[in-house]
Order: sequence, then C-alpha cells, then structure tokens
Amino acid sequence: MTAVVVDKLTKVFNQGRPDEVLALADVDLTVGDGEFVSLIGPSGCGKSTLLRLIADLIGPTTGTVTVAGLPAAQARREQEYGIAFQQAGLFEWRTVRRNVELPLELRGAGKAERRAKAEQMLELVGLSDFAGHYPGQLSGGMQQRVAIARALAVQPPLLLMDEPFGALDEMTRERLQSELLGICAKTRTSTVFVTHSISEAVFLADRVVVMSARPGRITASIEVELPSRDEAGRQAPVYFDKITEVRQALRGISTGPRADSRAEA
Ligand SMILES: Nc1ncnc2c1ncn2[C@@H]1O[C@H](COP(=O)(O)OP(=O)(O)OP(=O)(O)O)[C@@H](O)[C@H]1O
Repeated sequence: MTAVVVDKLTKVFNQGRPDEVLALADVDLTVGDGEFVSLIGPSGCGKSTLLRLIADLIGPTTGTVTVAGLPAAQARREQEYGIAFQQAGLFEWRTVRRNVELPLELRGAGKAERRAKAEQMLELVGLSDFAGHYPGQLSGGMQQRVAIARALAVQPPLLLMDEPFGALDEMTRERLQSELLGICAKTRTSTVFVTHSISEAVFLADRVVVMSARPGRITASIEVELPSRDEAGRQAPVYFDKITEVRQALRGISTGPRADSRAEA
C-alpha cells in the first residue's frame, strides 16, 4: 500500500486576516511503501507545514492527505506514524526507557509489553546500557537516538522527521544517518525526512523532493540510486552528481520563477 498520498494540498494560515500566509500551494506528493523521501527547500517554503499536515497536527485548507490508505486524522488515531523533530523533545523527568515507552503507554499497552518493546528499540539504536539514565545525562546525539527509538516504538509504517540531526556535529550526524538507514531497512519503515543539508538529503533518500520558496510547491523530484549507503557510497561519483542536481534544482528556484513553470501558471 502507498505510504502517503498528498493530493492538491493548499495551506493558508490566518485566512482572511491581514497577516494571511499562503504557505503551500497545490502540493502533490506520493511516498511509496518503504520509500525514503528527503524534503528540501529554502527556509520558510513550507517543509515543516507539509510534514505537520501529513501527521494531521494541523489541517489542510484544501486538498487531502492519505496515510496507509487512511485519511490523515484516522491514521493519527491509529498511530500509523512516528515523529521525530529537531529538538529531541524528551521528557526530562522520565528515564530513557520510560520516554521510549510513552507512545506505547498512550496506546494502552501493558507493562511487560512496553518494557520488552522499549528494550528492543533501545538495542536497535545502541542505547541499551542507558535505559535507566535521564535525558539530561546523555549527549545531544544520544538524545536524538532516544527520540528515534521512541518514534519507532509503535513500529509505525511511516516515520516523519523534521531536521532531526540539524543540531548535531558532522561526525555524529553521519553516524546517525547510517544508523537510521539501517533501522529503516530492518523495520521496512517509509520515511519523510526534512533537511536543509543537500548531502544529507541525497545520502539518505531514494528520492529527493525539492520545494520552491513560499508558497511552497514541489519543483523537482530526483531519484537517487547509490551503489551503497556507506562510506563508499559517499565517495561514489553518482553521489556527487546527485548533489549537483539537487543544488541546481534549488538554485533554479531562487534565481527566478522561470525554473518553476507551475509558479507562472
Ligand atoms: N502557525 C502558523 N501561523 C502562521 N504562519 C505560519 C504558521 N506556521 C508556519 N507559518 C508560515 O508558513 C510558512 C512556512 O513555514 P514552515 O515552517 O513550514 O517552513 P519551513 O520550510 O519548514 O522553514 P524552515 O526551513 O525555516 O524550518 C512560513 O512563512 C511561516 O511563517
């Protein structure tokens, strides 16, 4: 089943008021089952808005969002997705284990099941030894891994990530990118990943979706096939070619409306 279908989505904030903002205009996006899509575009183009619409944290002005064949609101109720944002967003007063258990608790899972699942997820992100620690005792990268473990705890078919590695140093970031790919492959999760980093977008994704400046429209969709998603992949000529292609697509957007024929329509 298709993980996400976004159909003719438009989002206007503060409609009818002087501070009205057209954030997204006529966005169509399909994410295949098990596909990893990176979303990239200039600041303020509506990436987070699109992610929040998919997650049903906000509602569309017009258009529809379908997640795993369900309307977004129903998918949210049935916990069809997990979310991880730039700030890890952990609860400081809960141990790492209890943070990961939270979505299971909300779902009404029993204690033994919660415990077992949290342990499994923490093992996946390499943090089994830190289950009893509090977030404040962990580094930023470790906190991000806890957030990813939490997002994955209910084994959602869809993972929505908004610059989850934005605040991390380059080395930690690259390590977590590899870990994330490993996790997604193991759990067969479909992923929409918002980033400002062209190289990160290319390294992670099966497809990089490029958005124009506000109002956000999708202006390019670039398939990425690397020989491998590891150090060798980062050295491959095709990796650099794709980085150039994405950069040019982004530049096309900022150098004028001609690059986006739909913007003129
Ligand atoms: N709740 C809101 N009320 C009014 N305007 C909003 C709201 N949320 C977002 N916007 C506006 O919608 C536009 C898109 O914002 P959004 O955060 O989705 O962009 P973004 O591409 O994620 O930006 P960045 O890359 O800087 O994080 C911006 O102009 C923003 O000011």
